[in-house]
Amino acid sequence: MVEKRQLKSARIVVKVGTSTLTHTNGKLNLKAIDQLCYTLSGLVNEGKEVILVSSGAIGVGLGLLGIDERPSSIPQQQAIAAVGQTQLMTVYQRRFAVYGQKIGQILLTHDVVDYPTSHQNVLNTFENLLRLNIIPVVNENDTVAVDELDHHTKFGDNDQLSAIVATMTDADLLIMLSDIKGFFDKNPRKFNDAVLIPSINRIDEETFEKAGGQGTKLGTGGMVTKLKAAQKMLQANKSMILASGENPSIIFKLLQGDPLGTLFQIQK
Ligand SMILES: Nc1ncnc2c1ncn2[C@@H]1O[C@H](COP(=O)(O)OP(=O)(O)O)[C@@H](O)[C@H]1O
Ligand SMILES: N[C@@H](CCC(=O)OP(=O)(O)O)C(=O)O
Repeated sequence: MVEKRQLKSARIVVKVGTSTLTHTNGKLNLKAIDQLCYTLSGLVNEGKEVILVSSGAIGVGLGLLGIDERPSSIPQQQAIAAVGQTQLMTVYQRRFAVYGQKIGQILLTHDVVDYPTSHQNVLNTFENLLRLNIIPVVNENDTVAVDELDHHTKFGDNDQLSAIVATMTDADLLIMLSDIKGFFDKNPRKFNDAVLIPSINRIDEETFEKAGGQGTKLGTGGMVTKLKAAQKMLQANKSMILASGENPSIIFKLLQGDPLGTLFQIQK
């Protein structure tokens, strides 16, 4: 019999990437979005506290505006994100409503880490939403988050943002859904013989050497930022699972301890 994982999961953060939420043709992946909303609503009904960190503003905006390539100009990206974020939240709100689940939008800049008062204000919002069984849906505030010489407001990517959200809200577990089944000993998109690593209890230079290649064209992450997120979680003595977002209902299995994807956890 396969051994089950031991996980704490009273409060969880789920991060979904652009590649989970959209097809490569730019259209919304309705199956994935529906399953995600169904699953997270189911977890709240079970009594869990759930936070969703969702990318997709730029990807969805590009699809909606019929633009094929992500422009390199930052103001253009910001305009596209402004359109896409609204659409993304509309889709989430409609889909979550089918399951009787309420959501609230939280858009963050790095200031919430740097300024104690902002930090506390955001925490208060999270706590009050969770107390009301509302799922906070978090993204970087792409309109505001542009780094200047003397003021850094960007998280840069939602992988690390999700780990920051998980540690600041003292969540037990971060589940990161991606376009890949987990962390492999080398990039499986380049090497056919890449092998999935089921669990990792420490991240060092050797681990980073296994992460090769860019992420998808609409997202910003790639594997390096996922490892950096896992590193933040381990440093806070918290766990992270990286798993495939193809069927987001996989979260039910992950929480039952099924050994899918890669578990990052300090050895007990
Ligand atoms: N060692 C590795 N194991 C798994 N994936 C890897 C590895 N190294 C690089 N990658 C790449 O990282 C990608 C996942 O990152 P990304 O496309 O940014 O996902 P998301 O949009 O979900 O954030 C994989 O599709 C793969 O191409
Ligand atoms: N704030 C951006 C996040 C981009 C991002 O990190 O994307 P991904 O690598 O798919 O998680 C957006 O919503 O498009």
